[in-house]
Amino acid sequence: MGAFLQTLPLKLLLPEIQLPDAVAELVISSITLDSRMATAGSLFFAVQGSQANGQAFMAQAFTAGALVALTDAEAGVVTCEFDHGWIIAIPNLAANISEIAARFYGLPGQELKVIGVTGTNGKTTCTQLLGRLYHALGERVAVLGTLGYGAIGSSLTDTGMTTPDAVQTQRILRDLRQRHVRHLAMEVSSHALVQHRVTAVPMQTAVFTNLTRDHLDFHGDMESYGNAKLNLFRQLGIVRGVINLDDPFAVTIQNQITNIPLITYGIKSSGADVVATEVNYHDAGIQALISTPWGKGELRSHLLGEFNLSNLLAVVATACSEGFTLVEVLAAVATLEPVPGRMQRIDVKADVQVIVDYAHTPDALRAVLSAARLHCKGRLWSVFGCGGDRDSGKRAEMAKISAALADCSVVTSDNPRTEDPQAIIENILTGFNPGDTYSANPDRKSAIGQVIAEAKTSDLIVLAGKGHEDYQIIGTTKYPFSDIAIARAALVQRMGGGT
Ligand SMILES: CC(=O)N[C@H]1[C@@H](OP(=O)(O)OP(=O)(O)OC[C@H]2O[C@@H](n3ccc(=O)[nH]c3=O)[C@H](O)[C@@H]2O)O[C@H](CO)[C@@H](O)[C@@H]1O[C@H](C)C(=O)N[C@@H](C)C(=O)N[C@H](CCC(=O)O)C(=O)O
Ligand SMILES: Nc1ncnc2c1ncn2[C@@H]1O[C@H](COP(=O)(O)OP(=O)(O)OP(=O)(O)O)[C@@H](O)[C@H]1O
Repeated sequence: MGAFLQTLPLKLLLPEIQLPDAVAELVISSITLDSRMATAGSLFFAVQGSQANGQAFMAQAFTAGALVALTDAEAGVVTCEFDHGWIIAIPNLAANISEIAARFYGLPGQELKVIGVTGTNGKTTCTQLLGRLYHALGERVAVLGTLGYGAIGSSLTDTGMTTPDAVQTQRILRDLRQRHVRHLAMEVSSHALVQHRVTAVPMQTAVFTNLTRDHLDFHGDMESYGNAKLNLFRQLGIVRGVINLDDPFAVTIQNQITNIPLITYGIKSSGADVVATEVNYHDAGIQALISTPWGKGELRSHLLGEFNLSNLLAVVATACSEGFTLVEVLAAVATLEPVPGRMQRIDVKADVQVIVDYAHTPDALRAVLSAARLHCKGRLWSVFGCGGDRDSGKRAEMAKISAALADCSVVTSDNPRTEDPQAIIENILTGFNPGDTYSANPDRKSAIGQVIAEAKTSDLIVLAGKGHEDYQIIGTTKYPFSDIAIARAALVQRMGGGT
């Protein structure tokens, strides 16, 4: 990210607070949520986290040169001198960080047309497709999400998050503005909505893909999870929503969000505004007729599977509602390639096919196996695992789905983190019945190699869970690991090419 040399007096960051003159004129040269990033002239947000209270790190921030620490207060505002810096208490600090950060970075969101995409699955796919579509339509567009951020056409910068924290998000918006980006398609995770990471990001269009079981370790129950998603439709500056009518949660959105137009899309819902009919899933992709408020047309795509048709409908509905014509949108859709690690067919000519996909939730596994079945002439293999230190309720459920939809299931590791990999596998195995065809191997590389060696001609192997990820987290260490590279090597070896 380019150097940002702007400095601002504190009074411009906290205009609603009466500050003593000496404090009001303090010149702030950087802002941060992490004391370890504080430098001379910093403002440090000392917030309560899930593990620690940022107030414990104020001394560290001041030692590093921070001038001010903002803390939370039940009511009222107090300021007091502390060692070498000032502590200013602000009611509901967490909810205000985004706006303070926006001020510091020059309100970058006001000059961007932002599309926010939320949903359990499909955020990355939709934002990437939107980015590429707008690029194909001649717009200066960027993406921000699990794959990183950056203008389409340049390489993406990783943030380690789907939606970065409130400060980093505003810094990224400013960076994109400096690169003359006009549109941004960003993923908005439910964590981000709960933690106010995007509060001061004005959004023109909010897209909802679906709501299925995930992240219950964080949200507690499905109702709280759904409520988090609803907040995207109450976002600053919101003009319209685009929602998937095939998902039952769409009705809740329609009932709760009545102040903006909601454009609906669907494959199964004939009453949707944007609807696909006469769908043909063939070897090279999808073909369908689509009917929209902007006219009818034929959709052709290289993407695979029903859920990708759903994602494409979201993209078409968004682009057309933002003013592009259906004809130009459908022409651009036909040029879109699969998103890395999402239904990505491994490009080695072989007698078996391997698809790498990021499906790591029960619903995504169901979707990817159903989609793959349409393209499979032999047996369908499903290789999957479940992450450690995360929602364990989905483990047995994923085994049931794999057993129901694939011919052979292979259970392996997928970021076991600090849990015992074998214990996670044992949890997953409880979902199989005695008649199911399954095996287990905690070593993911060896599991993939074994399946690719054992598969028979015309079989199709789905490697689910890691997608584009280039690591495996075991304990607290990230080891280099790529399903794509391992599958390529194993396919080459199968075809007699050696590795
Ligand atoms: C559960 C969760 O969301 N945690 C986020 C949260 O951390 P936390 O509340 O645990 O922070 P903490 O460790 O208690 O520390 C409290 C505060 O003290 C600060 N601190 C801490 C240590 C120190 O030495 N100095 C210091 O200043 C921290 O920066 C923090 O502000 O606030 C941090 C700073 O903003 C985030 O980095 C962190 O995300 C962690 C890394 C994370 O993994 N989050 C995941 C669950 C997440 O948000 N994922 C979603 C995608 C989900 C999906 O769809 O798959 C995402 O949007 O990425
Ligand atoms: N619309 C959809 N409905 C159901 N499953 C989907 C949909 N789109 C993609 N998937 C499946 O979910 C997986 C994750 O897709 P994607 O990365 O686009 O979602 P995401 O919402 O960004 O997920 P995450 O937040 O976990 O990164 C894909 O690999 C695919 O298997």
